[in-house]
Amino acid sequence: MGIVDVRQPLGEHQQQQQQQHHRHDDMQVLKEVAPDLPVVPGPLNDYRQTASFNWKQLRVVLEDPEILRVKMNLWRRLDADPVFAHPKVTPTVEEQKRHVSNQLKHFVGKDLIPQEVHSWPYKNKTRFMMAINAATSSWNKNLSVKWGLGVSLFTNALLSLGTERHLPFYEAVWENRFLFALVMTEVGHGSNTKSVRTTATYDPKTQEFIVNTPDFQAAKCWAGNLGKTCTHALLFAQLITADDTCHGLHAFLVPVRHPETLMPYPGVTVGDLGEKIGLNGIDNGFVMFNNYRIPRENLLNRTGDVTAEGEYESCFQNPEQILGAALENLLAGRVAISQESIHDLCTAVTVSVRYAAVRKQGGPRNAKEELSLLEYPLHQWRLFPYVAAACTFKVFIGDFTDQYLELVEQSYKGAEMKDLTSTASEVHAIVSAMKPLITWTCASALQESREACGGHGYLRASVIGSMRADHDATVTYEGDNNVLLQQASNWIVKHWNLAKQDNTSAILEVSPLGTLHFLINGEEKLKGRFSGSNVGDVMNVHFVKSAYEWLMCWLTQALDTELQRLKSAGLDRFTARGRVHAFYSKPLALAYGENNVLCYFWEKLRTPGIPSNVKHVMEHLYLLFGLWCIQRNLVYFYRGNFANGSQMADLIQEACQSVCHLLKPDIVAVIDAIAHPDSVIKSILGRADGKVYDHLYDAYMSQQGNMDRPSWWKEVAAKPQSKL
Ligand SMILES: Cc1cc2nc3c(=O)[nH]c(=O)nc-3n(C[C@H](O)[C@H](O)[C@H](O)COP(=O)(O)OP(=O)(O)OC[C@H]3O[C@@H](n4cnc5c(N)ncnc54)[C@H](O)[C@@H]3O)c2cc1C
Repeated sequence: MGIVDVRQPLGEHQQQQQQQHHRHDDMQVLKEVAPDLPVVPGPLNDYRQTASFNWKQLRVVLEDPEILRVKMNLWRRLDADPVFAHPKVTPTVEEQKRHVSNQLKHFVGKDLIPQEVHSWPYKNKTRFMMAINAATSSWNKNLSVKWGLGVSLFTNALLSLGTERHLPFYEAVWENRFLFALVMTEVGHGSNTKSVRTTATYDPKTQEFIVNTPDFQAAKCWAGNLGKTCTHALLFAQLITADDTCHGLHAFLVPVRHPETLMPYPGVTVGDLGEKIGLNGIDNGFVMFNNYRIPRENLLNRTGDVTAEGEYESCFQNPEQILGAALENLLAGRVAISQESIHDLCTAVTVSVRYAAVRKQGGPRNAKEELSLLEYPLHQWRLFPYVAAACTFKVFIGDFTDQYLELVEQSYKGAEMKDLTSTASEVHAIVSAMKPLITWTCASALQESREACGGHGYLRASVIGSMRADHDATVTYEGDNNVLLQQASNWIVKHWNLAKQDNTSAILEVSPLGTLHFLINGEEKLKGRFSGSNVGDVMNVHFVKSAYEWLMCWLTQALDTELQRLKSAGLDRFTARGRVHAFYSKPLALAYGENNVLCYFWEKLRTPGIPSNVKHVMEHLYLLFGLWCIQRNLVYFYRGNFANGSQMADLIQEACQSVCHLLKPDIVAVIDAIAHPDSVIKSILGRADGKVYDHLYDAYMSQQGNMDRPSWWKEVAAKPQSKL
């Protein structure tokens, strides 16, 4: 066990919030979650000296110290264990899979997740698991994906979709005997899950389901762990009863390989998809079933069951629990992916900003010294908005996750359905906008950071390249980003009529979490016009807040108007929706995601007890993220007549540069507040000591064989000249 016990239960959120006010000054807490950084003379240290606030205090405002504690302790334990060490050169694909599979075995068996966690209340348990997952993902994304699919997400799904009879599977997974794959996608169907074609037909004579893959397009594919290592599939298939009635998609526990030999069972054709463009430690696979029989009890039967005689029964006596199950399954994975992506975003900017502080390049004629890249306004504009995004996302995901888990817990406890239904729809919309916003922002931050580190950023040892490749899949799996955005915008636009009717109480009712409150007095808000005349008029948090409210109303109204126009022109609902996606729905859903981030951060800023200098830098981060988003959405402010002429665009541009300039003395300390430890980041360019050139030297010199003459030198060397 490390210095801090990861196993200590997490406190109730309210208690934590109260305590959090005092955490900024609690030296013991700060020591645990924000250990001192090395003091090494040099540019990075110089920039640290210019900070106007204590980075440790910012760290515990941006993230719950309880969660930080769990992560820090896990990282210490992984760092101390050679099994989790990172290879120095990229192993073969096969070796990567072997390495990660061994790590997983060790991870599950290592008591990192203590027994008692399983008996904690849902919310505490899931917060803990999510913290472990995000921390593991920063250590090795392959490991966290493998663990998530095979163990933690699976067991969560099992608890919410299954019943007591499935508990032995739960135990077997935690005891390292079974490993699962979550098997939904087929060769011919991904986003449109309702149309998957694998069948599970009930046979009352033998009381079994017969699982069948009708043709290659119905072969299951892409599932992680399926390729080489899983023993079981959590399979989604169309349930058919003996009278040939199809009851829709249901989940089944399907044995795939013998746990002791890993040989597939007869009737199962299973294999690996081969090399991918990232995440090669995961064995993504395909599977086809040929009239393969499984026991009736392997149906996860919380929401629907089949009697021994073959009658289908729906279990809708308990709607709250069904709601909880549905929410849990659809959304927990997307919340976890967003948390992991924010971790990656933090690492991307940690590397590029620390490097920019140390790296000197060019400068004015006759200057004694070259300038750090950090001094260039272009470099600031390229990187600082991503730092602001990382900080605002961190606050948003922490507070939103708590609300989400609270909702699921309430639904399990059987709380009032009416309120929960509205909250469930709202949570679904929030997540459908949040995952695309966060994963795409992280993807572009990784690219920008790679470029901002120049040629050295292209070195494997910079780590940005492998992160970029491994992160890439997050925009596709657990719901393709573009498809998810359609779901968010559909939910928003259907409430525009409430704004038109000025029906505040109905808006409050459909949006218990407040993300549609911009609709209150929506039509009135749309009459707003830009009246700023100097940079101070846009460089304030109130401007950002009200500009975003106007933007949200305009985008919602514009989508509604366009949909009505297309419908009046005779288009059916499906076709009309398809037409509006590119220019109306997508910008609306993304702006909704941004607005939610701004609103949650705004609330955090109002939390009593935040030290004033910490609050001050947080206001700058809020401003920068908000202005950055406004700048990207400027076209809508002009289309909707909020602004005319060049004034608004000019002032926003000036404000963006000014906030970057204001943030410059603080930026290295902001990075310190969100940076993971060096052992987690593993980048020679982003270490806390700022000794970039020393680490580069070591990297050049320690690369095995890099100064040896190649064994194939004779093939390419000039042939000896004849002396004649
Ligand atoms: C690394 C990785 C791991 C994965 N792990 C798993 C796993 O463990 N289990 C599992 O079951 N699956 C897994 N998947 C599969 C993943 O869930 C699917 O790839 C994803 O759901 C998208 O489906 P698809 O690939 O069929 O794309 P499609 O649905 O065919 O989409 C292709 C493109 O068309 C667009 N598109 C689709 N529908 C529409 C529409 N209605 N309107 C407009 N545009 C549309 C999408 O935006 C996308 O860009 C994994 C995928 C990857 C890459």
